[in-house]
Amino acid sequence: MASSALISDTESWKDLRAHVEEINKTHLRDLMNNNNRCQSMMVEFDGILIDYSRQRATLDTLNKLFSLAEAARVKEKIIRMFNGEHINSTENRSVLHIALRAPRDAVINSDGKNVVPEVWHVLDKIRDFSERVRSGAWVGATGKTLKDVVAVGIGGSFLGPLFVHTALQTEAEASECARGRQLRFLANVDPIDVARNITGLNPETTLVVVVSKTFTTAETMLNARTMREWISSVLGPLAVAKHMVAVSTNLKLVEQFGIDPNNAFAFWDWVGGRYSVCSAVGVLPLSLQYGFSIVEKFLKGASSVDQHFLSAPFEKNIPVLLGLLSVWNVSFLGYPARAILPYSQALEKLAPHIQQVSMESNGKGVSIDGVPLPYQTGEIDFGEPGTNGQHSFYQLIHQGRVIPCDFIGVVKSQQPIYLKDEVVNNHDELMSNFFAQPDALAYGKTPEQLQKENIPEHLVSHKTFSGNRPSLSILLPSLNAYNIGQLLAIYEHRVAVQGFVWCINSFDQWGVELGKSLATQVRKQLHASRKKGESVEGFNFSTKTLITRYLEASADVPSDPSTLLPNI
Ligand SMILES: O=P(O)(O)OC[C@H]1O[C@](O)(CO)[C@@H](O)[C@@H]1O
Repeated sequence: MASSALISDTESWKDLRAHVEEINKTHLRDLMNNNNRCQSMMVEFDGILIDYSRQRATLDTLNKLFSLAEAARVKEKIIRMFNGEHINSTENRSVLHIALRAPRDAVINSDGKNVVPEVWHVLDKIRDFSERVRSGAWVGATGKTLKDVVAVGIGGSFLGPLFVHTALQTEAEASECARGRQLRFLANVDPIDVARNITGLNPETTLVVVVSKTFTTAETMLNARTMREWISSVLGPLAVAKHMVAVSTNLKLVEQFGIDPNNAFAFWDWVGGRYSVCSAVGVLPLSLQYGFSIVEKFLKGASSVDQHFLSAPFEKNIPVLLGLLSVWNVSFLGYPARAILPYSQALEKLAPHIQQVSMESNGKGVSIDGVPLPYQTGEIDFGEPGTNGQHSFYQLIHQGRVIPCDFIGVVKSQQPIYLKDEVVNNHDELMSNFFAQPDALAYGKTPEQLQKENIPEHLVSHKTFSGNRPSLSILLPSLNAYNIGQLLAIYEHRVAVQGFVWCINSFDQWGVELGKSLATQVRKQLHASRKKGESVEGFNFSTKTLITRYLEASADVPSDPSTLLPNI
């Protein structure tokens, strides 16, 4: 395919379009009868088992998807990514989050320079700093150990670290290492988030980590100034040096903010925000909480999947298979959404993280060459842990809209409970649902079955399940730091594969800019109205009315600085 031609014009794309008719003739309950098909739709790597037999696909579909991958030059694009080529062309950058978790002796070049030594330089610095803080060798301004950490950041500088932290919190080894310590995340510029995060903390024993790739993000910088104020109002301005550190690519702005550059942890423009959890963005706060050796296991898990992604043939390549199946669901079967359903409470922040990774990466309207696309890209990601979700939105998934689901289960619970009088243990109960739901979606329940059960006639249609609803199952052996790293990398690369096939740039995010610049205009107006009494001008009727109402109705809100700190 020539670089400017559209993937939707290729024979492979057209072939898949035509193939939909074929697939529409078959119900999943019939496809599931073919054991050979099901057997070949299972793939295993490094302890992870993926079962995609409940996708509305045959082996023929898979072959056609591999042809599409060839037409889109997916293999070539993966290699270019690993080779550090500037595949993020609109920002003229490499995309090298894989280098963040590469072994010390790996060689990964960006712009002719091996970046791995720099990565390990920062990792060593984090190891050293986090050990000093945890051991009490680094103390706060009043000589007390810093046992609590507030990480201030938003988007990619927040969601990935929050996901990993939430997943590790109840893991036996990690929780032991975190004993007596707290890690909190301040993301929203909403003052309620400030109040919630500093309530119960003492500045004397708190370390604030400001995390921002650009160090210009309005929300993060305001929250950082608020935290600086919180520390200096109690401990004096000199205390900031002991209580605030930073993670950024913009070390100049870190220094201007008043954080000692020696206490700044760098990363690089070739790390996209939403792909940055393996950089100091995640590694620093997580090492402060759990110790570096736990975080190193997380990096190793991700690295193992990186190697698999680079080298496994597509038929056995988990991120490639999952990415191609997502393209099939979105672009050919016409399903715009995907539900991420971990049967593990520890994975409760997986869906919010993948939402950003996937939707900020692949929600695009033009090809990487800037050509408007005649097909939709990206998907609407959402999710909740099971079984909670079952009592919430599963009704729609079973009888309403068709939403391909990712079911994620874990063989060994982080926190097993065995009650002596119960038939199954608590984790078995959870997993019974994990195994049952995909079949309920795939098979459904026919009117004939209901009639045999003597269901009253007037309820038959209500109790009928059409089935034929696709899902895939991901079974992890356990949920430790290593497996969490594997899971992260599977999703990151799957999103990249989708973007490679759709021929978009999955690594820029121009779509977030417009709202930000309009907010700047509003911010200026609020300031001018409040300070100088200027009337609201330069907005449409609707926005002007809303802003005016806001200003009038909030005129009596106190502006005494003492009221800015928590009141709960
Ligand atoms: O780390 P920064 O520069 O503060 O940016 C935070 C987030 O803002 C975005 O640029 C847009 O929302 C994300 O891509 C990024 O992760």
